[in-house]
Amino acid sequence: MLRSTISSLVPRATSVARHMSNAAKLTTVEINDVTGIATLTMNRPPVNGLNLELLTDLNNSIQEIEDNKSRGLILTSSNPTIFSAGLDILEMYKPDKERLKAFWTTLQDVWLALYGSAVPTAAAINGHSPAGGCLLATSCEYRVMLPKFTIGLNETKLGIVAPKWFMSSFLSVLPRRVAERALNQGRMFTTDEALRNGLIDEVANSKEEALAKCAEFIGSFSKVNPLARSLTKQQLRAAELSELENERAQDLEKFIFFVNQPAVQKGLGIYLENLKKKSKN
Ligand SMILES: CC/C=C\C/C=C\CCC/C=C/CC(=O)SCCNC(=O)CCNC(=O)[C@H](O)C(C)(C)COP(=O)(O)OP(=O)(O)OC[C@H]1O[C@@H](n2cnc3c(N)ncnc32)[C@H](O)[C@@H]1OP(=O)(O)O
Repeated sequence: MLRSTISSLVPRATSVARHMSNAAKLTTVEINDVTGIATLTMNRPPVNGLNLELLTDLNNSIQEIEDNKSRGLILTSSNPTIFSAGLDILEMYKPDKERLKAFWTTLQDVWLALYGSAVPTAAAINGHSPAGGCLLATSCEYRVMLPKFTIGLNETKLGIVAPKWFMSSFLSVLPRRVAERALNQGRMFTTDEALRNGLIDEVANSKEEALAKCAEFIGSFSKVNPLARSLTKQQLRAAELSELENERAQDLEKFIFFVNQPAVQKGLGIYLENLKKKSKN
């Protein structure tokens, strides 16, 4: 059933050992022969932490799906319990200056490509989805999540601030007062809470069911003119997209300044240490 499986082995050189996951591509794209829908899978063990390499592969895969004229894009994870742990905190903790710039710029690219994608998009959230994971999911048009996981923008819990465009994605899904309170609290929603509040659209009992529900959503546009649909979506999303496009340099500057504050570095260090302690217990 798969028209193509794009999963090339692209050797990569990087000078920073801690960021080297492996030499293979960190995303795969599978296009269903019958439906023409592309499934984009993140595959960066252990937790799909969004580092520069995973973001680069995500960006290239989204581009590829747009160029292939796929009928839709479903974003998911190869990890059975984690959709994405969000940004790889190691990219922000004691960062290398040039790499930090490339990291944030590529994250901006991914958001612009996914939130602004011309094709219908859906997320099959088959695991936990904090922060950057939630950003990816809320950039899609539809979300199906498996039970007993969590999703949300928890940045304030790390002592950091979600940028405006993270909030735009969140606000495109949640009512303003729910979004505002959740952002201020750094709230992580359980699957049930996410469904009740509209942060996700459906619950599925398995990844296969989630993928099928996402495909059904994408299929709901089969009788709609694709150009009319994509121009409608892009018009609705134009204000948020232009806001970042017009302020990319300032957004990058703000991020670099903020991340390099001693208090932020200290907070990230403590958060990482606690994560490591927890994983050893
Ligand atoms: C005005 C403002 C302008 C600009 C703003 C500037 C800057 C701020 C913007 C920054 C935005 C950030 C958004 C983010 O995405 S930050 C990341 C937030 N992510 C999290 O908080 C998730 C943390 N992780 C977890 O909660 C759990 O790991 C998880 C539920 C995902 C999985 O749990 P599980 O028990 O299955 O695994 P663990 O044992 O916890 O983890 C396994 C190993 O992975 C490491 N890990 C986990 N998450 C991360 C991460 N996000 N980054 C790096 N590393 C991570 C964890 O430490 C374990 O490592 P080892 O001990 O095995 O080495």
